Amino acid sequence: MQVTLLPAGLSGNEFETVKKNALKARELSYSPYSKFRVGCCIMTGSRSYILGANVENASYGAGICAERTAIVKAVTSGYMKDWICLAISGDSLESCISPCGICRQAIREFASLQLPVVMFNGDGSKYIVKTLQELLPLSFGPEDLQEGSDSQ
Ligand SMILES: O=c1ccn([C@H]2C[C@H](O)[C@@H](CO)O2)c(=O)[nH]1
Ligand SMILES: [Zn+2]
Repeated sequence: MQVTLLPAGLSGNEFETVKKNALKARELSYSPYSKFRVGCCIMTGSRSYILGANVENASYGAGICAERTAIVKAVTSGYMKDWICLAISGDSLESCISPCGICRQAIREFASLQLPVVMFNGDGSKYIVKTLQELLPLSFGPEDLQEGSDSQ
């Protein structure tokens, strides 16, 4: 059997599953204030697909992004440090959504700098793939708290 690798180093089936779940996850969004739905899907080494969506609050600052919802779900479900890919989708058909700075740092805690982050438009017809390293250069992570560390 021939397995063709698509961007993000995934097989065709995996890429389609990640896309479907990132788009589907938007249905879980609670976003009455911004009316801006975002969905996230983390694919783990054991091929679990962890979904998250943005959850807002009447006290606006208490809202949480889709990415961090998925991250917290993954970590508290025992999936840490074995993420293969993280994908997000908004509703815009024109542009591919990109993770905010706080979420980039939150991903940094649990993922390799080589993690592919796939950013979809609203119907999955467009996407951009960047590594976490590209999205968050010269980053600060857990290793930097170790004395004498010199990793980047
Ligand atoms: O990458 C992003 C960008 C924004 N949002 C959410 C936060 C807020 O609920 C709404 C508008 O910013 O979208 C995400 O979940 N992920
Ligand atoms: Zn965010």
